[in-house]
Formats: sequence, structure tokens, C-alpha cells
Amino acid sequence: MLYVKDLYKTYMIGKTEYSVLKGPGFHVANGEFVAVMGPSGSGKSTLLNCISCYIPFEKGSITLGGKQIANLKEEELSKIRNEKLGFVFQDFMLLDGLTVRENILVPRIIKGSVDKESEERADQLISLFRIEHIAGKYPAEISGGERQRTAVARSLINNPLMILADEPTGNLDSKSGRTVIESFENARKQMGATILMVTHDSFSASFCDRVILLRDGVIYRQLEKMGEREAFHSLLLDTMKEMGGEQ
Ligand SMILES: Nc1ncnc2c1ncn2[C@@H]1O[C@H](COP(=O)(O)OP(=O)(O)OP(=O)(O)O)[C@@H](O)[C@H]1O
Repeated sequence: MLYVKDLYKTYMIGKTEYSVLKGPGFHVANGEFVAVMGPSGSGKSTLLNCISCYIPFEKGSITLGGKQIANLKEEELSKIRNEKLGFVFQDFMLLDGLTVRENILVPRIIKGSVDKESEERADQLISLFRIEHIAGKYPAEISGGERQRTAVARSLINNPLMILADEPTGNLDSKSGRTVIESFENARKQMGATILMVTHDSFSASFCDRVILLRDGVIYRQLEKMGEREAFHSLLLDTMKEMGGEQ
């Protein structure tokens, strides 16, 4: 599904080069739910932005669904972003003037085709995420958790290869955050979705199959959930402590 190999990304500030990604490499398999964690400044968002085709990188490769994304033209990258990837952001990024149902359909509108199948898929997602009661409401009229569940539904409308989520529970209280993580679990179970999520929250990460821990632009460790979620949560907390840095 996703292969990241020896990825190098440097930012120039004035004449000074700052190396942010120093060769991390990993694989996310079809249907996996994987988190990326690490101290502040370790390069998590930069990594996600490279995979999202938003920023170029200097060295290494990213292969998504068998296609290398470096060297693609902007038009092809836009197509990948809209059709092959689904995005969930910390601040939801819903359009205020559209209802929940219309927001879910936005990637289809961009694609240029809202046909009967689109409408049916939107309704299927609305029912999967139990947001039927708010389908006709506007973002300002619903809770943070409901907004984020709407964003998760929107991310799935084009049946993407992968969902990329950047701090999806960062603006939510723990109860709403839990319902958002449940939506990801549902998407995976019922639709075979593959999810890569950046998070600071070890509780949210403990629902994942695997957690990639990034420190100073390299992979510090990868932890796989072997048994109970609670034990995995404790392991994550201990390893984060061992890693140090500001979380
Ligand atoms: N556009 C940019 N130009 C210059 N430096 C940048 C840019 N974007 C990020 N950085 C720097 O790169 C480093 C890694 O940033 P990044 O946002 O990837 O880290 P992060 O692990 O996601 O951090 P956080 O958990 O605080 O969000 C930081 O030192 C940051 O200041």
C-alpha cells in the first residue's frame, strides 16, 4: 500500500539548512490502522505532508498504491490528493455554507460528478457513522465530535487508498475523541480503509495496530499491538517517556 524509503527533507531558513527528516523508512499494509507519534518538532507533520504530496522532499521515495509520487506533475498530484487520499485535519476543515451531507459530497463535486451512486455512498457513510440526525445541519449547528465524524465520512467518499489524519482528536474532549477513533475503526472494519494518523494522544494511538515513533527525523522504534489495548497504552506511555522531548 504505502512504502516510505530513506526519506530526506530539509528546510532552508535564510542560508541555514535544517534537516527535518533524516531517512525514515516504513510500510503501511492494506487495511492497517497506524499512528505516528513523537516529540514536538520530530518531523511528524512534515512526514505526513510529504506523503500527502503537499511538500517536495530531496531524497528517498514514497510509493502509494504502486505509484511513486516524487516527480509527478502538479495535475497528477492534485488527482492523487482528491481521489486516492482522504484527509482528516485537526480543525475539521468543513465548509460552513454547506450541510453535513453536502460537505461529505465535496470530493465528488471536485471530481465533477455527483451522480446517484455518489448520493448513495454519502448516505451509506452517514449511516455508518451514525450522523443521520445531523445530515441536514450546518457545521456551526453541530458538536466538535460530529464535525470530525463528518470529516471522516468525507475522507471516505472517493474510496481512497489511504486516509491521512493529522491530530484528528486534538481539538476534542476525550469522549468525542473516542467516537472519532471509533469511526476510523468502523471505516477499517466495514470498508477496509487504511489509516495513517499523526497524534500526540497515546490513548487514541492505543487503538491502532502499530505505532511508529519518530524522534529527530528518524524512527526511534515501531511498536505493534500484540494483546490488550490497555497494555499497549501503558507500553506507549513508557516508551514516550523513555524517548523524552516535549510531547
Ligand atoms: N515550512 C517550514 N519552514 C521551516 N521550518 C519548518 C517548516 N515546517 C516545519 N519546520 C520545522 O521542522 C521541524 C519539524 O516540524 P514538524 O511540524 O514536522 O514537527 P512535528 O513533529 O509535527 O511537531 P508538532 O508535534 O509540534 O506539531 C520543526 O523544527 C519545525 O519548526
